[in-house]
Amino acid sequence: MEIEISSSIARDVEVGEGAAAFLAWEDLTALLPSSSNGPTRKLLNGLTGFALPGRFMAVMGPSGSGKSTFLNSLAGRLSGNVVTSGNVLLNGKIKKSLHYGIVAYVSQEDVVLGSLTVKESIAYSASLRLPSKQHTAEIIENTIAELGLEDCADHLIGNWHLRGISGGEKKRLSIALEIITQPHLLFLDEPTTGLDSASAFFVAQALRSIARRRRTIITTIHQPSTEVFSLFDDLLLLSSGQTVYFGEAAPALEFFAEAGFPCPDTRSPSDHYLRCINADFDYVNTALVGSHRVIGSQDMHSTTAEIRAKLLHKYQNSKLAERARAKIKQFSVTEGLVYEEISRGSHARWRKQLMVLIKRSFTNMSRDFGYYWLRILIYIVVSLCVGSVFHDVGSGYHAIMARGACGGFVSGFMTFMAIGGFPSFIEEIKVFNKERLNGHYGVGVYILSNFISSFPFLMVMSFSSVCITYFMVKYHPGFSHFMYAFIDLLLSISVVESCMMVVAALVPNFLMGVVVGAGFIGIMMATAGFFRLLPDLPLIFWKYPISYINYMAWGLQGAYKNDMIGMEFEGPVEGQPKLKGEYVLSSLLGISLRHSKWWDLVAVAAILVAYRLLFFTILKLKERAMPVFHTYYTKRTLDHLRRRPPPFPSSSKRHSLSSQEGRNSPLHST
Ligand SMILES: Nc1ncnc2c1ncn2[C@@H]1O[C@H](COP(=O)(O)OP(=O)(O)OP(=O)(O)O)[C@@H](O)[C@H]1O
Repeated sequence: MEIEISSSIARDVEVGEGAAAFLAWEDLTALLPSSSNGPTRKLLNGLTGFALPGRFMAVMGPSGSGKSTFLNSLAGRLSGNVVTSGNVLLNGKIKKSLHYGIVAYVSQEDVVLGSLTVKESIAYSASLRLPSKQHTAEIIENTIAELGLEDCADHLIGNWHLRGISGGEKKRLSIALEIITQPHLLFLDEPTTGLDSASAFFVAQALRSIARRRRTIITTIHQPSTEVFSLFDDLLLLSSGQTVYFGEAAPALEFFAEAGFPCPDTRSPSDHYLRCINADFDYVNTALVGSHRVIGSQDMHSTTAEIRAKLLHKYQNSKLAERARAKIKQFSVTEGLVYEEISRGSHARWRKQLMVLIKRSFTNMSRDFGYYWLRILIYIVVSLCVGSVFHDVGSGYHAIMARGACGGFVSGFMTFMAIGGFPSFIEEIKVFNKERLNGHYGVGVYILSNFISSFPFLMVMSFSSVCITYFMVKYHPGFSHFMYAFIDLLLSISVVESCMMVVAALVPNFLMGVVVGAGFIGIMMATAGFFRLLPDLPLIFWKYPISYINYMAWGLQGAYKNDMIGMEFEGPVEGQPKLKGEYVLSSLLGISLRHSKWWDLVAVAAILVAYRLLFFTILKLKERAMPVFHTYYTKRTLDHLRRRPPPFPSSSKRHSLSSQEGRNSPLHST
């Protein structure tokens, strides 16, 4: 007996009220080309299927079978080394990719700001994306209740130095943050991993009820309990990247029985399906039989490879596979199915988003002790030390070098300490990347909010340092000189902060960030004019252009001028005429007096703006240029593979791989 696609699915396809997401994938293939001339791995092999609004689909398979790869290739989130082919159709239209707000995606890793409470996180997320305040409070309460987060609503989430909510609660929070806008298309990568069976059921039930509101939900899942499995409407069973079964979840039992692998009464269906296709169970069975713990069971007569081959053959020749193709054709020709405006992530205005992001970021910075408070404390301690070492430095001949050294230390080391905020930068960038991909807000809004919210902390940091050092060392007296020193340090620290954000956007992890950031600031120190005078720097490269784009060189020149112009120092021999500050600057410290100290300050401010613009450009380039590079890489790889024996591809007769384009996404075929 062949299993028919139920009339409920057929009805769903035809109903076209309101926006809804009809998603289909056709001959979806993902390849992992070898870096040498080795064999290319097929992570996904010609998958075809569809997901409908109102239905909850599970993607199951043994570990490494390609579940996450499948979800990521639908969402356009595969890493750059994977090449994809085939089509993804949303409401009958081929889509290059489904990122930036078209699909809400809950990843395996929970990326949240640990210093906020559960309720605050949900509330900020709602304010960022919902258009008006109306009903927002109600939506927040409902979402908390829907995912059973009432008990931990006021608990801090926790981060690298703060113990917070449990892993299961964090996972439910990650889901809550995405379902708050009721997205039309929701992907979840193993949302029940780490949850106990009751919590897993709770989460699956919540997702099912969301699906019932004409939402299309696809989730990968490892080993669902019988209760959780019963909640799925549809099932895609993968083995080594191939479809073993695709259809309604309940009739899969019949499919397996017809193929000669009925589910034993003592075993749950989901467990049975996975055992049939998981090669690791060959070893488990052999080990159990070897240790006389079991005598052998019905399905142990065949190896997993044999079972898998039979199931693949049965599915490929089944009406289920035929119907899947027929349905996809139906989607592309059915009038009324084309809804261009599926979920677009956020519906809030950018001004509102900016205010919410500033507030959220400020709250995070003020609660996370490691973000700024720890650094402020260290700045105060170091400033007291500097103040004591250079205490009342005076205006003797030897004070010239002492003043120079003190200025060099403040401009160099004090700004260097900005690197201490790196763990928090990395955490924030991760949150930005996740939210950006899900379309919560734009790059510009994020950069502006980050700068505004961090500025008060940088002011406190600079002000406290300058207050201590200025009066202990007894720099050039006068309010305007004091203010100059404060603004100079503030701008210099802001530049290093921005530089660290640039590094955080470029490197994949904390360790690399610290190493790259420290190396960069080290180079800036070496060419700032303290360790080697500016006129003595090798002209090519170090002087032009490095010393001119070095914030520290401008900052130090300004600081020296601020301190020394107008001062007089003792000469090297007693009784000699006094040395003017201007002479000391130009002759001993190699500082050009052709421009005033205020131009030095302007140069530091310009470098600060340039770094923020660079940060913006990098984030934008990652979004815009990466797809272009990936298109080129995909075309080149596929051309190369086609020219190499054995002939490629084999999965689809109807589609050519030469026409692929776009980032990590299944692309148009000709
Ligand atoms: N970017 C990549 N580079 C190299 N290998 C990859 C990449 N992406 C996926 N793979 C490989 O593809 C296979 C399938 O991975 P995938 O994460 O999709 O499996 P999965 O079924 O989700 O596994 P699990 O249930 O353990 O998470 C694995 O062997 C994995 O190592």
